[in-house]
Amino acid sequence: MMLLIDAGNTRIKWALAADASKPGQWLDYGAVMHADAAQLADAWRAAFTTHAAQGHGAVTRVLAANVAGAAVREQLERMLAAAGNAEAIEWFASIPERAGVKNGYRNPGQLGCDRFAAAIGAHALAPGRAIIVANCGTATTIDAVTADGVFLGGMILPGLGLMATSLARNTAQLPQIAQGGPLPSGFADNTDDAILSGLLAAQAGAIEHACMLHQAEDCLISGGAAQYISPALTARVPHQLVDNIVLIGLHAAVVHPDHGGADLDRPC
Ligand SMILES: Nc1ncnc2c1ncn2[C@@H]1O[C@H](COP(=O)(O)OP(=O)(O)O)[C@@H](O)[C@H]1O
Ligand SMILES: CC(C)(COP(=O)(O)O)[C@@H](O)C(=O)NCCC(=O)O
Ligand SMILES: [K+]
Repeated sequence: MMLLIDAGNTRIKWALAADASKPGQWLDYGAVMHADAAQLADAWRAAFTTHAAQGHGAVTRVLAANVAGAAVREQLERMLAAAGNAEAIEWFASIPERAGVKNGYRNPGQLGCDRFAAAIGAHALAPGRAIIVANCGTATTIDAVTADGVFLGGMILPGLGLMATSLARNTAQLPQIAQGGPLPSGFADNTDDAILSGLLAAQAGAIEHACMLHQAEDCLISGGAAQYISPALTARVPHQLVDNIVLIGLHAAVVHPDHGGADLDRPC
């Protein structure tokens, strides 16, 4: 089995996959806020034990994309050891080329490794197509991948939660709004809805703008806030919600022909 980890600035997401599985086929999956990261040891121990007993063997590979800093990196190492696994974590990094995707950043190592993994995941799901991949987490990243697998670059915005908090923190009269609820009318008639309308227009508008600029054939939307943003996208941009594109990309990087062969089901 392999353990895949996506440590973002808000939550740590993980998936356990069988050795001969296709990207996105998980035996188990979980997510914790950073404050609850100590729960990972028990969750992982239980998952490893259950699936080993079902004939999937031990975890022999652990691949992690971490953009949340050194303390999180050390905590993940402690959690894995506490879960009874002695494998070293392989830290996924942004390099000039991996798994059929060329990294077009001027300095390839400066690209967030979660974004590089998401680009690999998007290209694996929709090879031969021009893609916009939006990862709506703490930040919203909106990245362009060409049909032949070149990560052109992208956009970084504050995520939906950060936008909401910055308005509430820096004004006297604006409240902290909840992210969910029904899609408000474009021109809202009350403060909460007007804020939500503005935030969703900013997020969805940026994604649509990127799709137009790139003449995208596919638009993949992932991340914790994707479920709130996707209803705000207009029909002009057909899009698909994908659960954790970063984990899919890590999985695709492991099973890509560079590393031994992949055979993917395209979702779109
Ligand atoms: N239960 C939740 N807890 C925290 N954030 C949530 C939750 N549900 C949705 N969100 C939204 O998802 C974002 C976090 O998404 P995630 O993809 O995990 O981010 P990151 O990869 O940056 O850690 C939050 O900023 C918030 O907008
Ligand atoms: C843009 C990000 C903060 C997104 O992180 P997330 O919202 O997923 O926690 C992360 O990818 C990052 O730190 N990137 C480095 C700078 C760059 O990609 O250009
Ligand atoms: K993100």
